[in-house]
Amino acid sequence: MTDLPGRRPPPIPDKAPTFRERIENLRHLGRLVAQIWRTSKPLTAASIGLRLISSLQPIAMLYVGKLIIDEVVRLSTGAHPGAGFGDWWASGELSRVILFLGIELALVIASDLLSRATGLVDSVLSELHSNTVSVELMAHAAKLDLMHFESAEYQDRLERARRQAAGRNALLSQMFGQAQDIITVVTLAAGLFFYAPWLILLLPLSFVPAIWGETRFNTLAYFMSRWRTPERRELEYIRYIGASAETAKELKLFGLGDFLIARFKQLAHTIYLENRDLSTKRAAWGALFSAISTLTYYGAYAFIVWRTITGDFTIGDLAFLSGSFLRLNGLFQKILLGFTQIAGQSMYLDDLFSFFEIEPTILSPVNPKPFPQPIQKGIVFDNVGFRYPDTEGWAIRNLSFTLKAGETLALVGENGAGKTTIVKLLTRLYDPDEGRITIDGIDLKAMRIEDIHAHVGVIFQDFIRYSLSARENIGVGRIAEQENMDLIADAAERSLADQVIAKLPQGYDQQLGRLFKKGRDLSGGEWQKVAIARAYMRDADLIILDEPTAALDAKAEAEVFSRFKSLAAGKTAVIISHRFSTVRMADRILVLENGRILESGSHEDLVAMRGRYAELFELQAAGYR
Ligand SMILES: Nc1ncnc2c1ncn2[C@@H]1O[C@H](COP(=O)(O)OP(=O)(O)OP(=O)(O)O)[C@@H](O)[C@H]1O
Repeated sequence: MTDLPGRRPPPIPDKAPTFRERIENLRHLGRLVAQIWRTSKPLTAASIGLRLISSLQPIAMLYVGKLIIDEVVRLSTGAHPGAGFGDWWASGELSRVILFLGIELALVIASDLLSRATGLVDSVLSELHSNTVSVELMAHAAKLDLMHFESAEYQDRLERARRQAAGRNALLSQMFGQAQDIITVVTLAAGLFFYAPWLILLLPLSFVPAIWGETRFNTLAYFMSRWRTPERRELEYIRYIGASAETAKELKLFGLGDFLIARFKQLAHTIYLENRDLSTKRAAWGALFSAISTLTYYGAYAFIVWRTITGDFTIGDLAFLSGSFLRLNGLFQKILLGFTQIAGQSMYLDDLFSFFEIEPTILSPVNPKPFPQPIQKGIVFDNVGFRYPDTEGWAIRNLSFTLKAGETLALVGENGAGKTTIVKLLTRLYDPDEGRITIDGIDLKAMRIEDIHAHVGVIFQDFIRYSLSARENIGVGRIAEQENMDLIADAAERSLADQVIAKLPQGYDQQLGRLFKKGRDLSGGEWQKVAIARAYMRDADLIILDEPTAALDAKAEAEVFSRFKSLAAGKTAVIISHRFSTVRMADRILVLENGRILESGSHEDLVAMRGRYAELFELQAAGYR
């Protein structure tokens, strides 16, 4: 299988970050440590403390080992007090060796306990940390603009950050382990330096090539993963539509299973081939570097053996030195590789922390003006123009109209005319690029965003079907009142959701949706009634329903709207609908085309004008005749 046409080329190695960039990425480690510390101070302190103690264990073990060997050699070559153990014991000659053996035993047991305790603390801490990161990610994502969620680039960044939230836990143990190894190295090197200083010089020879290799492959792996984020998201997406309740109906009827599987396989295969190549190269170079390191070790070992034969070192020294050298060699490599790995991981951390650096652009002013309550005059769109980020055309342009207080305004127009965009601007999910929107003369930008949202009840056509209880599904419309059963029941009654809920076996406590076993799914129209109740939860002056009745049957729609009209009396309302039976109830209708107003007036006015509206109305009416 080959690469999909039009896909991005594989990562370009020479685009690897410069040394400076890598060092700069290390700054994220400070943020990581701060985040870990925030997660749990006692556990972080415990992890560091336990490692500090463990770091002294290797030199202690080696030195006690040397003492044991030297003592054994002394005892075996000196005068024997007798043939049996009893004679040796009675002579007291064994006391030193027994003491050393006891110390070694204690060290081994302590080391085992320490490493288990460290593992325990680390695993608990890393799970807590992963939760902390997820919570901080969600909190930050909640602050971002709608624009960020509607842009593929930000979706990629969010996806990369999300992956890091769970994926970087090993870094925590690695960083602390690194500190532990450094202390061990210092103690071992001091011992080695005392006996044979120049042996230390041999060490770099064994690890420098390995470090070079690791750094290069880490960088490549990072870039590969970064490069492929869109494809990975696509894979996730295919996996999702291939196996979800929402898509099952269409997939079966259109017979899309094989199509999706083929697409998944092709994408996954491309990524697999790249990963396999990288892993193979990494393994081959790794084997070569490891051979160099082994050779160095045996060179040093041969030298120590020779000095022992010539009598410069005791047998105990031989064991101590060769042991130290072996440990040092291993540790040096581990530390330096650890550093490159940490540096490599810090590139991934960049994905995480740079997500936290994305700032929302839709902000509340420093000195906000209050949302007019009630709205006295109305809402004015004054020559408003808006273009979605990274798009060429204007979604709406030169748009001017007034929505008078207490008026019900309907927006009609073909798909893509700009109706939903007007609602997004009106609720400050986006800011206009040109012109301004005012409520009673106050610019929307002069008010607190939360204040605007609190006073506007809006239900979009793609409202969420929460897999929560019926009560919660309505309560989320005003989260502070989610326990207020009277308010919820009242909202349900207004939207006719009460009749839907009355039929549920567990009433308001019935879990909705089909995601969970005890959930009960609703029909499209029933869901809409529940969603509309959310808008009624707010005692909002401005109610916006963006195609809320599309799935309602004709009778239910007429009922919902006659209620809406009576309930909306005195309130300002915006309705978007493709059904003229709904639209005609509005006080005034704006007919939009390509983001501009084509016609405006009451149903009767517009029909009399015999323009676009009349044409569309006739078209739909003809369908019913
Ligand atoms: N997030 C977005 N990014 C880029 N372009 C967008 C985005 N959302 C909408 N558009 C474009 O802006 C224009 C207006 O879209 P809008 O959703 O306001 O239309 P609409 O009148 O509500 O349509 P419909 O009746 O289909 O709901 C369309 O050309 C659409 O393709």
